[in-house]
Amino acid sequence: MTKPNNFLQNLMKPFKLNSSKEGPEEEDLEKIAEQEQKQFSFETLLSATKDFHPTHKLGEGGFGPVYKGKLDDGREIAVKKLSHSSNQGKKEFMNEAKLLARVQHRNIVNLLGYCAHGVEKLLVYEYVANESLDKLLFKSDKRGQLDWKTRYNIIIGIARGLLYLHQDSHSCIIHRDIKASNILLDDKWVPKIADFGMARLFPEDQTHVNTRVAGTNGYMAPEYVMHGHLSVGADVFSFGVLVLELISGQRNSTFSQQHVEAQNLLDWAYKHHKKDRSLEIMDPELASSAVTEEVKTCIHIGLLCTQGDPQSRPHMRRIVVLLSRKPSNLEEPGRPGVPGSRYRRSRRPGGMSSTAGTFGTAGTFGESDSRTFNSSSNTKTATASTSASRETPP
Ligand SMILES: Nc1ncnc2c1ncn2[C@@H]1O[C@H](COP(=O)(O)OP(=O)(O)OP(=O)(O)O)[C@@H](O)[C@H]1O
Repeated sequence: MTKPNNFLQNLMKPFKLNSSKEGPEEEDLEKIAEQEQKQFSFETLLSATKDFHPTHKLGEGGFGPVYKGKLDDGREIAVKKLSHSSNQGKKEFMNEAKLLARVQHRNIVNLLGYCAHGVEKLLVYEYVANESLDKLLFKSDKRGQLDWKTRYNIIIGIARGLLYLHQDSHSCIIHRDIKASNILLDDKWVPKIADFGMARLFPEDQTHVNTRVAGTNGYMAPEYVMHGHLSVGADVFSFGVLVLELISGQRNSTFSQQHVEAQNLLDWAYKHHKKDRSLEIMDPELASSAVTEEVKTCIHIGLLCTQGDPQSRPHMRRIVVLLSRKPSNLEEPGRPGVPGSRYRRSRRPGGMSSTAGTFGTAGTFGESDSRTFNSSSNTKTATASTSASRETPP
């Protein structure tokens, strides 16, 4: 992949902090394509997708429709076509184009190139054969395809992809929307982190920035939801939610368990862990394939990642290490944080706080705020100050 220096330098500019206005000057897709030397002609994409035939449509996201295609050299591709109607979509589209241009990793979806043709703007990705994780994990007739070994490898793969984004790529990138529907699985079940529309370059010398809140209910860290306080810890929190979802087969945002004293998946897992009965949260589909020590460790890691106190959450490097060898003496997790909840630093030894993680505390958003925890599974959360579904990208 060629990455001319001036282009990279341009990209290295950190995003504007706490700004509701447009971020760094919007680059034109044509310019990016030229600089990256990864241009696709519109004719090539027309031919690959049979004129964007409806039977080639894979789905529709925030930017617009996505089509499956096949290039003349036999490569299968997914083509994201920016819908003309959404200005917000355009910004995220450009954000994705810019950020994905700078990353290359086995666990991050590979952007093959760009196409700008009049008003048409398109991004071309490697085709990832096994769809997004949510379509398997949360469908009872499909969940069985994901045995424990597969789920464990998915957890490790996502952790490695996030470590790369946070620490090992050109500069720190916070994804901000880690969730099951943004994890694509290839034909060998290798997970690929996708959807960089909301991702942010993170200034090197800072531990956190304040920004407007955007993300998906059920996955967002409480300090981010309540105060717009964004750090790598926000991605770690979302990763922890995803780990617990992979183990339980339950969606956090629509969690419901009859006869249990827990209001959400994190709380449920935490209570079971405290009683040394964490295996009871395991998806019954895993009964025959589970390696119980690994499952317990992953639940423990999921709980460490979802602690209300962001300072207590591990960094991705440590998580990758913990996942790669049998850890001994893992510290006890503090109470999980829940979007919409308040967190407090523990004053008690052992990381327990009696007031932490109370679900449903309205916090700074007031009573009229509709972002209840059990709202629809894939709802993008409103910003603190407006009802826009996603933040203005840089
Ligand atoms: N590289 C790819 N390979 C295979 N399928 C893909 C690829 N990229 C996207 N898709 C599929 O296309 C559909 C739309 O994806 P897209 O990322 O645009 O939106 P989304 O993640 O579903 O929604 P949102 O944008 O609201 O988060 C999804 O069903 C996804 O599985």
